[in-house]
Amino acid sequence: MIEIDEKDLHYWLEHVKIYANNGKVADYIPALANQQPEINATAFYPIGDKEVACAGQADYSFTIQSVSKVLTLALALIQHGEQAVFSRVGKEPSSDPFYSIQKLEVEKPSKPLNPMINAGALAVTNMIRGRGSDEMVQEILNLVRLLADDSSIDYDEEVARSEFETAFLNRALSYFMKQNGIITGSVEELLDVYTKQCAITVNVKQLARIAAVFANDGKDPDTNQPLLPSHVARVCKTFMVTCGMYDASGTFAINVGIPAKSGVSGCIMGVIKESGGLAVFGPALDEQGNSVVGMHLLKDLADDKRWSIF
Ligand SMILES: NC(=O)CC[C@H](N)C(=O)O
Repeated sequence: MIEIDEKDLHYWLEHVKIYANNGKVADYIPALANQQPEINATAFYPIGDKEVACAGQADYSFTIQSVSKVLTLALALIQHGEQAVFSRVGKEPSSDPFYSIQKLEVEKPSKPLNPMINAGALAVTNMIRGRGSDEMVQEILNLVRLLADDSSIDYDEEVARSEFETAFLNRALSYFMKQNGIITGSVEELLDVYTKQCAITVNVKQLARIAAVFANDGKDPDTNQPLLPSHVARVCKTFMVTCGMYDASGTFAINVGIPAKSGVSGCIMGVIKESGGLAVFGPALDEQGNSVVGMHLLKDLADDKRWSIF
């Protein structure tokens, strides 16, 4: 059991916050370009009905962006099972940037390599049940609220709209996949759902609790009630290890050694098996699109706490 307390979080966050100067806030989604690079926060949600520990601006809300890819994957697996999901998306890392279109054309059969890159996540979102985009978004929100144990969680309309209006590459990926039968129905409707799932808003405490559910093999970290089937939690965690930090996943596995998922807003959720969930936020990003403050914090905590699973 790895213990992380508020003193640890304060100490390491203080130590690494200077690295924000080495990164750049994502600006390809116009609404994210306004984020302030000096904001940072972290939280650890322990398993076993104990208090959440936090440091920095822990009540500050941000959009989950690509962290949503893990949650829609969990939902699609619950709704359709592994066989159906993996007939439309692969299980292998890509080593290309998350937005890349390249492999879609060269890989045979032509399906996206994994659910953690944009193409794969779009294919997964396309499978979520619902009679229209509103119902699909509601299904996703219901799962996020359940895992975070907070029914007030919603998406940020401005961020969603801002991405929807500028998501030309995600549209291109979707149309390419529609041509190849991976995606069905309206691409505009798919983009509506996808941009809203990416714009779901949380703070580090809520995100750490979501990560803690995965750390507890799909069970509520406080009550031990099952919230996700354990095999679904296992599949999601495996993808977090192999592809969760995009084309930095190999380096991250060596340096930090836990399942984790990042989003371009600057958030990262990390899963510390049987101990709890860790979330970190700092909007300045490195070249691969991972939070610089987050990467440094996780690396230092990993060394200090010796939590690598390898
Ligand atoms: N890496 C990310 O967080 C990407 C999510 C973002 N909404 C996109 O599709 O570009």
